[in-house]
Amino acid sequence: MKIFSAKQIYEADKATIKKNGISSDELMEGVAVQLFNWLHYRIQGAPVKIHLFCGIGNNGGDGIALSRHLLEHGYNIEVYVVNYSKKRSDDFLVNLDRLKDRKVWPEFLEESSVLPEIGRDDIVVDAIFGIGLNRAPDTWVVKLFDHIRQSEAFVLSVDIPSGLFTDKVPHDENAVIRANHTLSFQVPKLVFFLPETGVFTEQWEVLDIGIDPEFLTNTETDYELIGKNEMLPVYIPREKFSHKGSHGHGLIVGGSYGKVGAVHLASKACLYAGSGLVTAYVPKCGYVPLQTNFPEAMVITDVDEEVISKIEFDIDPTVIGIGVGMGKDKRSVQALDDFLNSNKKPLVIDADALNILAENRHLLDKIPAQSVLTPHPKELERLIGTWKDDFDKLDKAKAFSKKYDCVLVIKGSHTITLYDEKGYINTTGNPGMGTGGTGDLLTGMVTGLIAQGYNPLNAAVFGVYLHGRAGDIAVEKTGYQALTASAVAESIGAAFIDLFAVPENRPRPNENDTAQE
Ligand SMILES: NC(=O)C1=CN([C@@H]2O[C@H](COP(=O)(O)OP(=O)(O)OC[C@H]3O[C@@H](n4cnc5c(N)ncnc54)[C@H](O)[C@@H]3O)[C@@H](O)[C@H]2O)[C@H](O)CC1
Ligand SMILES: [K+]
Repeated sequence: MKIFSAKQIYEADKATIKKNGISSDELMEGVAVQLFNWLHYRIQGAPVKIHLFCGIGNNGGDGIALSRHLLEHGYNIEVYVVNYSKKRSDDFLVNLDRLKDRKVWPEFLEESSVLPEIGRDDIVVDAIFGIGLNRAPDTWVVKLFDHIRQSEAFVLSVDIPSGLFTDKVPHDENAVIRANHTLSFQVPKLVFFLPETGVFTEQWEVLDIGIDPEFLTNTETDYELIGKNEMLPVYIPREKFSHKGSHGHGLIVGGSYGKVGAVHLASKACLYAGSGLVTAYVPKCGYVPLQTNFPEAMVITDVDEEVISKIEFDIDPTVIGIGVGMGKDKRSVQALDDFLNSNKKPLVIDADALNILAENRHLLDKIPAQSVLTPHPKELERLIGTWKDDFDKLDKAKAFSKKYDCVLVIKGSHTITLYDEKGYINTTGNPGMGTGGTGDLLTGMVTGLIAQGYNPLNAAVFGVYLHGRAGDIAVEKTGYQALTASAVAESIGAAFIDLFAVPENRPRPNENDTAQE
């Protein structure tokens, strides 16, 4: 699913209005019907008190129009206009008049107003600011946000939590509404997926408000959200007459005394992701454990007992995953340097190999084009330097990816893969996966996918998706706390099978229920 900027959303509105021959007011009415259906389906006419806080722009207009539908269905509503500016939008005014025609006069809240009482069991609809926010809200509005927060009522935000910008991190975390749920129009917003701004909404959901499909298809975006639908076309089917030689040969280089398990996990994931063959290149101390515990892998040993000291082999791998469990011994730094001087194979670079690159920056110039780098936040910082906030991090990461022509995988709760100025935001995975060894699996999976013929970008995006999906499948049996990398590895096969699973046929709210009933 594409993630549009605020500017693109305004363009999408215009394109839809023109193409469908409708007015902006009609578009807003469609939005209000969708919002109403969502709420009505869930609360089913219950007499719960609903407080609707509406701004004076189109986000407020959505809230006012929703109020009318709730009123017409007998809901217990209280409507407030948060009167932060005199510049009211036309569609807000049209809907305010319609509400007044029905004898509802909202309470206008100003700086000096006494704030309304909100019960813990009430519902708050937040339609104060939408994507039009262009400066921090005034102090008195921030006080209102705080008042809503203190109430502990359920907060439903319309389009985006009020106070949250679409393209920057707010200076004051109290100047943003804390939403329990956000109903975002047509497309999710980038800020839902970044660590510093994603915290403002517990859940989000997209409402289809009928934006012109042609516009959605033809508009290029800087970011894309990656789920099953995006990954299915990327999948390369197995051919009937293929054999192990057709599926590539992944080589995993790494390990050091006490950290051979990392290579074991990465090699296993490489094979489970579909590589025809896998070879592990480890210090001598890794030979027995790998041969004993992982018979499918071939093993080549370094001349050194405990560290990687020379990376030389007489096999012809398709791709090399390097760095897991490797450590930063002087001999390993030299080995990596020598290896990069002669290597022509595609690389997936992780862990200590990344740290070595960060500390010996001249080596970065030697990595092959389209190498995949998979840093966790600390490794990323060593590579790109510190950042002011999440947006600055993305800018610096994009610049790095461009400079070194590499696919940069920024690992996190929503892992973002960057290449060629574009970001791919992952939707799978869970907090149980924050445990030792899961990163090694990802390195192995991306290596295994490249071995089979996926291009490095697709391998990275698909690998991240499958890795998270395997974690989601595994966690159902183990719970977050007991989830291990080995359990995730054992679910990689199920993650592939799940790609083709038909979703359960659940009735959608809008099919059963409409506002016009
Ligand atoms: N395609 C869609 O997604 C549609 C979205 N809709 C809704 O429209 C809003 C955006 O509406 P807009 O009028 O442009 O902006 P806001 O309501 O967010 O803001 C109102 C207005 O306030 C001014 N302003 C901005 N910041 C401040 C501030 N700190 N203090 C005071 N005033 C401020 C600014 O001039 C804004 O214009 C979108 O989120 C959806 O809810 C449409 O309903 C239909 C299609
Ligand atoms: K809002």
